[in-house]
Formats: sequence, C-alpha cells, structure tokens
Amino acid sequence: MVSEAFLEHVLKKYRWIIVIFILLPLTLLYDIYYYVRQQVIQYLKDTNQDHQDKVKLVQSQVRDWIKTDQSKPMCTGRAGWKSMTLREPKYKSTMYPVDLEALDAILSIDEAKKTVRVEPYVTMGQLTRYLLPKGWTIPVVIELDDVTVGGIVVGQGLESSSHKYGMFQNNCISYELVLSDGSLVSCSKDNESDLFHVIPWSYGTLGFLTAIEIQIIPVKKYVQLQYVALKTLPDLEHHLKKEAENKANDFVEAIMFSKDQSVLMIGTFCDIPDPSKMNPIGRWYKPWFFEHVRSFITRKKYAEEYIPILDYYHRYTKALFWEIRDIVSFGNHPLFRFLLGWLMPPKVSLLKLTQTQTIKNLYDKHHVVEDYLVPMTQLRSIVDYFHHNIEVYPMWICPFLLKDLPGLVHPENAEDTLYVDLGLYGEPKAEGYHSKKTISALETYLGKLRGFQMLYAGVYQSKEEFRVNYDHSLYDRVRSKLDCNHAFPVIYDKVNRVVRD
Ligand SMILES: Cc1cc2nc3c(=O)[nH]c(=O)nc-3n(C[C@H](O)[C@H](O)[C@H](O)COP(=O)(O)OP(=O)(O)OC[C@H]3O[C@@H](n4cnc5c(N)ncnc54)[C@H](O)[C@@H]3O)c2cc1C
Ligand SMILES: NC(=O)C1=CN([C@@H]2O[C@H](COP(=O)(O)OP(=O)(O)OC[C@H]3O[C@@H](n4cnc5c(N)ncnc54)[C@H](OP(=O)(O)O)[C@@H]3O)[C@@H](O)[C@H]2O)C=CC1
Ligand SMILES: CC(C)=CCC[C@@H](C)[C@H]1CC[C@H]2C3=C(CC[C@]12C)[C@@]1(C)CC[C@H](O)C[C@@H]1CC3
Repeated sequence: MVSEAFLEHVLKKYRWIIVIFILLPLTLLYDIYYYVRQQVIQYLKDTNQDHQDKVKLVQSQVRDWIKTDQSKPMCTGRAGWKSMTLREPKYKSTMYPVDLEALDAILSIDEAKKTVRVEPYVTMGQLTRYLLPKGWTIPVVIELDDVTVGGIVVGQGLESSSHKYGMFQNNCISYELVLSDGSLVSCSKDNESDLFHVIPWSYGTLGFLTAIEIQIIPVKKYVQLQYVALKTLPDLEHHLKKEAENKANDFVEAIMFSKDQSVLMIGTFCDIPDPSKMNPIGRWYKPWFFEHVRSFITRKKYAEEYIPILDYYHRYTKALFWEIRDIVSFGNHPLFRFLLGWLMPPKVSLLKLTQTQTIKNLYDKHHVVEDYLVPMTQLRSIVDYFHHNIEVYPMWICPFLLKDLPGLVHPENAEDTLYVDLGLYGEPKAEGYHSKKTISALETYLGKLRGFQMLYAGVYQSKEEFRVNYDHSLYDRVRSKLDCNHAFPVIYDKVNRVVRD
C-alpha cells in the first residue's frame, strides 16, 4: 500500500505538471474569452439598460425565495472554488443560492464628478485596465487581478496606498442593493447612512450588492519606488511609521524576509521617469517581485526605480505574493520566465478547483494564509509573537488608516488610527505550530491588542467572542430594520472555521 506521507509528497512535488500542461493553457483560454466578452459588452451593449435587466433578475430570484418556506437563508450562487480564498465556503450547500454572476460590467465613468460605477463582479484587473488609459485610478487598487469589487466591499480590502486613503470601502461613494423583500435601495453617507456604514465586513448578510460607485483620482504613468533595506525590527517600525504618516508618499509597504531583515518600499506617482532607472517589473521575463525586493538586502541598502503604474499595481499577481513558489518551485528560473513567464500565474480558481483532498489537507495542516490587522503601536509585539509561534517569512507589512466611522470595525479611540496589516502566507516553521491551537490562541491575543483579522480566512473564535471583537451594535439594528433574520445568515455563520474549511 502506498503510504499517505508518500502520496502527499508526490502530489505536492509534482503538482506543477498539472499546472503547466493543463491549468496554464486553460487560464489563457479563459482570459481570451473573458477579454473578448468584456469588449463586446462595453462597446455593443447599452450597459445601463442591461444593468437594470440584470437587477430585475436578482429581484425576481429574491421574490421566488420569499415564496418558499424561508427555512434556508440566501447567499450568492457563486461557486466556492471561484472565490479568492484558501477555504471552501461550505455554508453554501445549505443555503438558497441567488445568481448574480452576470453582474460583471463597468457601468459608467463620470469624470466631472470623479466617480466610476461598477457591478460587483468586476475584477481589479478589469477595472485598472479600463481606468488607467483614461488617466484615472481608484485610490486603493487591490493587488491581485482576480479579486472582485463586491467581495472586497462586503469583505475588506487594503493596499500600499491605504496609509493615505484607508480601506477600499472608505473610497466608495454609494452602494445599490437588493434587500430581503426584493426591493432595490441605494445608500451613501447621506442617505440610509446606517446601512452604508455597516456594509463593509458584513459578508453579504444584509442584501445583494448590485452596483458600487467608487471615487476616482488622477493617475500618473509611473511610480518612483524607493527600496530601503533595514536590519532590525525597531528600525522597520520607526521608518514605516514615519513614512506612513507622510501623506506626500503615495505608496508605503514593507516585506520582512526574517525578523531582522526587511525592505521598506516608498512610492510616489510620477510622469517623467529617469530612463536609466526604469524597471517594467510586470514583463513576462522579469523576476518575481518579492525576489527582486529581497535582492536589495544583499545588493544595496538603498535603491530607486521607476515602475510603470500597471506593473506596480499588479506586482504581486504573477507570484500570488509568494505562494506560487510552493507549486512551481522553478517558476523564477530565467529560462522558465523567458519561455512561459507570460502565461503565469494559473488562475487561483482553477488551482482551487483541481486541488485534491490530500493537497487541501496539506494546506490546512502545514500552511497559513491569514492577514492580521493591529495598531501600528503593536507592530513589535505582534511580530515577536508571530516569530515565536508561527514563523512565516516573507511577511507582508502594509500600513493603513483605520477610519473612525460607524460599523463593524473601528478604532478603540474615537479618531482615525494608523494600523498595519501583517500578511502571513506560507509554511510555518515555528516548533510546536499547530494549525488550530496556534491560530485560536493568536485570535485571543489579537483581541487583546485591539486587532482584527481579515475574515476571508475564517475564524476559530466562538460566536460570543466574535461579537465582542467586531462591534455588532449598528449591524444588529440594521438587520432587524431590514428584516434580514430569515433571509440572510449572520456574519459569524459565514466566517467560522466549521463552515469555512
Ligand atoms: C526611510 C529611508 C529613506 C531613505 N532615503 C534615501 C534617499 O532618498 N536617498 C539615498 O541615497 N538614500 C536613502 N536612504 C538610504 C540611506 O541613506 C542609507 O541607508 C544610508 O546612507 C546607509 O548608511 P549606513 O550604512 O552608514 O547606515 P546603516 O547601518 O544602514 O543605518 C544606521 C541607522 O540609520 C538609519 N538610517 C539610515 N538611513 C536613514 C535615513 N535616510 N533616514 C533615517 N534613518 C536612516 C538606519 O535605519 C539605521 O537605524 C534612505 C533610508 C531610509 C531608512
Ligand atoms: N489586498 C486585499 O485586501 C485582498 C483581500 N482579499 C479578500 O479576499 C476576499 C475574496 O474576494 P472575492 O473572491 O472577490 O469574493 P468572494 O466571492 O470570496 O466573496 C466574499 C464575500 O462577499 C460576498 N459577496 C460577494 N459579492 C456579493 C454581492 N454582490 N452581494 C452580496 N454579497 C456579496 C460573498 O457572499 P456569499 O458568501 O453569499 O457568496 C462572500 O461572503 C475578499 O473578501 C477580500 O477581503 C483577497 C486578496 C487581496
Ligand atoms: C493581500 C491580502 C489581504 C490577501 C492575499 C491573499 C492571497 C495570498 C491568497 C488569497 C487566495 C489564496 C489561495 C492560494 C494561495 C494564497 C492566496 C492567493 C492557493 C493558490 C494556494 C494553493 C491551493 O491549492 C489553492 C489556493 C487558492 C487560494
């Protein structure tokens, strides 16, 4: 009999064969199909009329649900493998699905008002490729191409511009939703403001988003990016804080490669690059971005480059931060990059769809994909904690402004507060790491630091603990007002680790 350990080893070691010979060609076909479809929709259809028809279809599905015995709450019909998360949303199998997937068009841009209106399944890649040639961008561009606007709005999203603009949702002007009674409502900070403020982090438990209006800002062609290699954690803390507080910086982030080795990156928009320092990092033959960043630790303490804006925005797409190296370990080899780099990465959804149970178990036991949000003042404590209990490097360090607004997540003191997101993606090396025990203990510790976690990864906390850490007061009121109790589950029932596994 083949031992389980041997099977695990083979499946993990040779997964690249499936990826290169099957998933990459499928990804290419999918991208071509999707691109052509988007062009046709954009140029041939009346997107606004089409939008109204799509919304009517969502409303009629909700009205169909009303006619049932209402024993099953509703969720979106999007299959779990399509979502940008490691875990399977098991709750979907016991809920009533409402199909929203046709809602994937960019509806309009209003350059005078500086807004763009989109449907929820528009992806980040789609949006930046539409806005940039027109000279615009959204303030917070999530760096992985396939993440959807809807998933980010009702979940959470931040990026290296978040020290200035806060979270993705802080730059949304209005939302359009279909509610539990099938009615259509629009909300903004001045109209139905309670609903507007409580949509972020609510995970689709208040209604179905059908359109989002987002603020746009002028964009420049390049980012002037400074790389600063730092040798100690106190140094990183000091410089990160200083640079994040400086609003003249358009982008601030860091990658820690070990507890005492990190590279801080500070970016500003610019139109006229120094040609001798140009680096189009998005080209197919270029090294994975995080490896390029790592090279500054040994090469130079300080460097400066000019990066085309689209390349900068999607800098982590090619290597899925650094997750792809566990799947295609030779993917950063120059020969591979020259021959097949243009096909990378395989679609995350296809990776999920084709992963076997053994691979899934391996990821569950020996891998973390988590983002923890803590006040900047706690950076040193939490990094120490991670180092002793988890030890995953590289670690993504992204400062962001947690705005003092009503809703599920806000700072303890009634003022905008500088927080930092610590992204842990990889294989824990700490002795004694145990997927459930370690992460549960960490969640308790996080609560003490007045921290939060990105809920896409799922939580081990009990419902009571969860309600203490995430302020449910406004959420509960809005849910009763909108009669959500039978129509939608509560957030916890979508994000706890029993139903998100
Ligand atoms: C935030 C930041 C911005 C930088 N910007 C530039 C730049 O625009 N142009 C350029 O040529 N070089 C820049 N550097 C690089 C810096 O000038 C070199 O790292 C420095 O010259 C290295 O000297 P060293 O080897 O003697 O000191 P190290 O041993 O590298 O550093 C000694 C201490 O000084 C701190 N330090 C180093 N440089 C700075 C700085 N500029 N500001 C505050 N503290 C610092 C370090 O964090 C460390 O605590 C920057 C560095 C940092 C941290
Ligand atoms: N830089 C960053 O901040 C990044 C963040 N992420 C996170 O990854 C997550 C996954 O993204 P993605 O794959 O796009 O989204 P998902 O399909 O995973 O959806 C996430 C949640 O949003 C709900 N949802 C999605 N669309 C709608 C809608 N139109 N109306 C109501 N609810 C909706 C889903 O509800 P249901 O459960 O009913 O399907 C689900 O609970 C995001 O939540 C984001 O936080 C990922 C990468 C980068
Ligand atoms: C920047 C923020 C807030 C989050 C980034 C999260 C990503 C690193 C993960 C989101 C989805 C994850 C998946 C995988 C790796 C890590 C993510 C891209 C896999 C590709 C790992 C291999 C598995 O077999 C499939 C996973 C799908 C989801």
